[in-house]
Amino acid sequence: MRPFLIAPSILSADFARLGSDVDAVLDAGADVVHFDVMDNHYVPNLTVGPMICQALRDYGITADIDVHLMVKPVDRIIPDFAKAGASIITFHPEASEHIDRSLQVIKESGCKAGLVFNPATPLHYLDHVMDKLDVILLMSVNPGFGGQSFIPSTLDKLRQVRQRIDESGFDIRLQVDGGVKVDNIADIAKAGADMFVAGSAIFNQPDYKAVIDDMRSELASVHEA
Ligand SMILES: O=C(CO)[C@H](O)[C@H](O)COP(=O)(O)O
Ligand SMILES: [Fe+2]
Repeated sequence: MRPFLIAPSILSADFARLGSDVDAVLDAGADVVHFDVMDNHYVPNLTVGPMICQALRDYGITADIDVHLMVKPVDRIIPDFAKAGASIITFHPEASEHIDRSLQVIKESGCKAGLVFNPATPLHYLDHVMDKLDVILLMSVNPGFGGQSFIPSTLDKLRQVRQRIDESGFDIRLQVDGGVKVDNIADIAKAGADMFVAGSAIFNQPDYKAVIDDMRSELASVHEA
């Protein structure tokens, strides 16, 4: 049994006091810090880079930092994030010229590696790399912004990927990102996800613990993967 993991996305955190806000959400029961990197090129928004990841480590954050790269090109920034304390690095396959090489660069830098699929990105990118993946991330919104609505067709895509993971026998996390909330997290888990990114649903509420507790009670009704 793999425990369900809740990964708050710092995209909706208070950037003016990021360290204490991340501390607060971890104290409230979050498992992993989801760190959205946007380059105003692959996606139409601009966020944070390795310096901020390092600043969180220097501040004392010891939880896993899950770096979601929405950047093009991919490879040259990977070692910088690894040095800055990233634990997991995921990227969008269509943003990489050489997917296998990007995965290798991540592994060689000592991080776990994953591929991210936009709502309309086909799953064939999984065909020859299942043995190199620690995480598969399905976007349930188009990347670039927090606070969007969950795209329902993601549920069917999750079921397809869950089947591929189970048939492969590899130990791969199935992560979902975008529009995850208390009222849809159980259905998302039933479709096969075991790692849940939630930004606005957590950070836009005054009581992070109340939201995370509510998410966990919803998840308690679903068998873990
Ligand atoms: O990668 C992302 C957007 O590209 C974010 O992780 C995601 O949108 C989380 O925000 P929310 O939970 O508010 O939808
Ligand atoms: Fe993300």
